[in-house]
Amino acid sequence: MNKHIEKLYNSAKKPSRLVIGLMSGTSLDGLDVALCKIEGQGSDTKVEVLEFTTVDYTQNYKSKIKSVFAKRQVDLQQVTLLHPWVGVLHGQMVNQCLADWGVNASEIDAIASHGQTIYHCPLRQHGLPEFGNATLQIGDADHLAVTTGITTLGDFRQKHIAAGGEGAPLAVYGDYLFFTSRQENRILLNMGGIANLTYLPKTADSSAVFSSDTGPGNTIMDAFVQQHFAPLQYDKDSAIARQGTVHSGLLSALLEHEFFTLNFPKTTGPEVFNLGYLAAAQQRSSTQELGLEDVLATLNVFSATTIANALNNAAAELGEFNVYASGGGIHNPLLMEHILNLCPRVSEVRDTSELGIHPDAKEAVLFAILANECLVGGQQAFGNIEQGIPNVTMGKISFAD
Ligand SMILES: Nc1ncnc2c1ncn2[C@@H]1O[C@H](COP(=O)(O)OP(=O)(O)OP(=O)(O)O)[C@@H](O)[C@H]1O
Ligand SMILES: CC(=O)N[C@H]1[C@@H]2OC[C@@H](O2)[C@@H](O)[C@@H]1O[C@H](C)C(=O)O
Repeated sequence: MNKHIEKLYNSAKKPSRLVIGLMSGTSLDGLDVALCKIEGQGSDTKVEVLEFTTVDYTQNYKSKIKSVFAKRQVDLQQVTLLHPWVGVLHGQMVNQCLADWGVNASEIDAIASHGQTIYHCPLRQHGLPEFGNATLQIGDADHLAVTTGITTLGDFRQKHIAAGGEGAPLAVYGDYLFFTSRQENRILLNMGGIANLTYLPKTADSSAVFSSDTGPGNTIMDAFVQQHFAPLQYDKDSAIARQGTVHSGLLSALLEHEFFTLNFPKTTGPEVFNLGYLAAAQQRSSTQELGLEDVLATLNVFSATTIANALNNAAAELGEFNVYASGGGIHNPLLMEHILNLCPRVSEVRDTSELGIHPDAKEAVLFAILANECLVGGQQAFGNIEQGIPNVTMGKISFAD
């Protein structure tokens, strides 16, 4: 037996495993690194987050990724160069984290690497009948494995698409296994660059679970701040948006997109919701001369409205439920205030730390859970394709040598 297969087999038989989950999202702020101790599999999964950190990206890294990020036309050589380059850099970041934590690479069973999405285009977005759903993540897992000496699982989204999904949201799998409660209906809300939600009924009936992107979270706000308020990267504590006034005409124009009228499940990305989208809405509403603060105030309420509408729609047929939020959007107080004002049935938005996972770490932990399922799970049928949740094992396995 190949020594790597044997080692994985032994890892899979252990009562618990150490898995490092890595997430690099659409905000391009940094690499989230979560060292997780995972016991069991399926709905018996137990996770302890031993360490968590976000390794900030350098300006050089951000500008290189931005040269190809969410763009229809790119330099194909640049994409080809970035694929291994990101894998090596993410590997070096993991090595640095391990050194900082005083953990030896040989103690780690696996890395679960999301990579960096550079383009996401479900069929309903590209509309080309010859092609299906598609998404592309770079940061090759072989390079991570060789750089760290640790078996790495990567490229999780392709299996989801191969089995009929849109390649996202994948959080639903971990949400279901880890956050389902017999005591309360839960909606898990993640507000990163793009926002998404997962509904978890207290019946724990996996066929009733659903998940969907809701539209922009921070992505257009961030891009606008980076363009007009550099070197700021985002509207820290809503300081700029609070100085502005919401423009109802621009808000209505921003809300005019077919995506918001489609039923769940659906996915999107900064390929759609970007500064070009804002410019088109400003043109339609004749608000090109609007003050920068007013535009940001309007973008803030735009994200909040689409998130709140999705929450209200998801909850329409439900009894009592509680909302648990995660992602950087929870740190934007104005966004949170608007969401509460627009959701009469939600009296408070809690965060996932109340459920044992720090909200900034949640997505990285979820990929660690997906890797654990690939290694030891797969025994419990979960999902239903009508809700965009195919019942599949995800992740490709890369060995270190
Ligand atoms: N103090 C703060 N005030 C306002 N916004 C904040 C604050 N802290 C973080 N954010 C927002 O959170 C963003 C980062 O969120 P997060 O790390 O969840 O994104 P991501 O994981 O890249 O996104 P995605 O889930 O779409 O992949 C920042 O770019 C910023 O917009
Ligand atoms: C294609 C892609 O990278 N999508 C991300 C993005 O960021 C948030 C939202 O859009 C979500 O659908 C997804 O990530 C999370 C981790 C997911 O798959 O659940």
